[in-house]
Amino acid sequence: MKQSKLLMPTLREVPADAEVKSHQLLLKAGFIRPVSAGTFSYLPMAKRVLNKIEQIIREEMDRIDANEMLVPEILPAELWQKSGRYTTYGPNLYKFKNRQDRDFILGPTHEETFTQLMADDIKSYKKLPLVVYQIQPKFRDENRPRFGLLRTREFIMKDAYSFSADQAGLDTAFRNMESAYTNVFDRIGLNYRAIVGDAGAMGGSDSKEFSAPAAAGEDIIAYSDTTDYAANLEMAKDFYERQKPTFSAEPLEKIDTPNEKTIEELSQLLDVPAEKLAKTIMFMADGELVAVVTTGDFEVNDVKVQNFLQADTLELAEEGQVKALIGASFGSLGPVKLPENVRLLVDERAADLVNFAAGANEDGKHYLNINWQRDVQLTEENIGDFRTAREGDVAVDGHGHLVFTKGIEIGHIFKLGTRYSKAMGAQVLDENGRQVDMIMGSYGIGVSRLLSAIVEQKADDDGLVWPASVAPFDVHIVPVNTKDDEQAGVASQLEELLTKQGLEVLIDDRKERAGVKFADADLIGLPIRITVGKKASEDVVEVKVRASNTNIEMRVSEVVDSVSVLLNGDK
Ligand SMILES: O=C(C[C@@H]1CCCCN1)Cn1cnc2cc(Cl)c(F)cc2c1=O
Ligand SMILES: [Mg+2]
Repeated sequence: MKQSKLLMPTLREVPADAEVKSHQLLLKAGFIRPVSAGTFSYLPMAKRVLNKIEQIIREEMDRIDANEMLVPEILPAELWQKSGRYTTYGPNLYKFKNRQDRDFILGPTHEETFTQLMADDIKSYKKLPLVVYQIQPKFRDENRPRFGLLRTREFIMKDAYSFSADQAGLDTAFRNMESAYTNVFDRIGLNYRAIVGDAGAMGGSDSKEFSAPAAAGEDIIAYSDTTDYAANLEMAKDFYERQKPTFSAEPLEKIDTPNEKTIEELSQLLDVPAEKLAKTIMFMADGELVAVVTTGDFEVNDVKVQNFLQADTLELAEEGQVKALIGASFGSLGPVKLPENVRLLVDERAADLVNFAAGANEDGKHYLNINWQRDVQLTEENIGDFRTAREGDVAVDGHGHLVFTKGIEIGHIFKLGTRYSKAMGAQVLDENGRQVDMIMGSYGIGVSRLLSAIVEQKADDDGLVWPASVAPFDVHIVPVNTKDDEQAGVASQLEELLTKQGLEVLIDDRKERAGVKFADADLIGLPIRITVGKKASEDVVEVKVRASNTNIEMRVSEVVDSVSVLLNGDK
């Protein structure tokens, strides 16, 4: 391809609102352009990378007998009313009316769509297991789209769904999908970890996320420094064994604490360490007030609370709500004398506190020497892990300590079970002639997000660096002086030879100064650059491997073989 014919509007400067490297470089190199907050055009060079990524995904999906198909992006509200998600997903769900005033949504994901299809057409276990997938734009009206392609309101996802007649079929589909994902990410050349993920509102059991370590990642990943335990911080667990402390119960005492609101202030006043104090945080879970108690040295983990409650919505309670329902403000809350209708959840570390202090649910008052059972009824089903693990804690498997790193979620796979097949009526007759709900899994890869993840991990100070497996072109030929016929001759001869080898070649035929050509070549980051300069008269050109920034001079006759070797090493 001649660069003079290519739409690739490079920029000298980068817009100030681009905060992360991938956003800056994809804009600067003319790969993407914003259309509205959170929506982007993929210009030809980005589209070429997307095509390569999608091709790798297709090959790996086909390898595990997944069927590619494509469902509509506009969906009738009825589909999502059947699953109940039409109301539970709030403002992120794009809703609109058509010309007959009928309610529709823009699909953010498609469990309902595919399950309804199976419910309509698959009636016997003999037709299962089935795995279907698509590569399609998804729509989520994110409150704060940012970081370029990392968090957008429209993005390209590969979403797959598996349907089985029994649990074993789901386990197999999940295992196959996990191995297909490792092939995809290995072939792309990303480094990543499979980690424990939040199955959350998907109503399933376990889920795995694939996280690509990167400074721009929005997720915090906690992993053990000695074992292969790794989890999204939303799910990460530190090690704790319940104690059965022997103690003498001190009498409950109420004290004035006019100025003590925070754990630190209370710890100072009582000269008691934070881990011996109780922290009480109030939530609204599906409209009900819930009090969660942890020891003062931990934060409450809202994802763990929401999963424990299997609540559709969970948010921090407003102080006004708490004042109205409990009669006290933040900083004076505690587990003693909570109103009957407030659910109490106690973290296991807090459940082992004895003679501990907490707010008295009266402004400016705290209790000392609280003991469970005497002062507050506490049963095992109210006790769980509701805390956010901390860096340095012993990992849940009792070995190693937790280390934190930022990660980009590039994939997420779920064992869903029957939540959607029940809702949509997707049953099959099993071998005993009984109607059974299909058992489902759903599996996503953030295809457009992968563009940014690759840039975040591979780019350098000079610009983008594309792995050969997904590069927009394989080879960049840069004739230094286009007025020099000899150089132009060697350049087009090389283009012809390399193209005959099946390589994709971009030739910089622009009438630009050498410096501009070299800077642009470094910026767009094709894996191999061949500079055709003065030495062309001696039949010598310079080959640059972009990833390692190494330059090799060689004879024109050697180029084709060595370039193929250099590229295949990377593919
Ligand atoms: O998408 C998933 C689960 C899997 C991921 C793999 C591929 C199939 N879906 C989770 N999720 C995330 N954000 C959402 C946002 C909105 Cl607005 C929504 F309505 C639904 C969802 C939603 O369901
Ligand atoms: Mg996810």
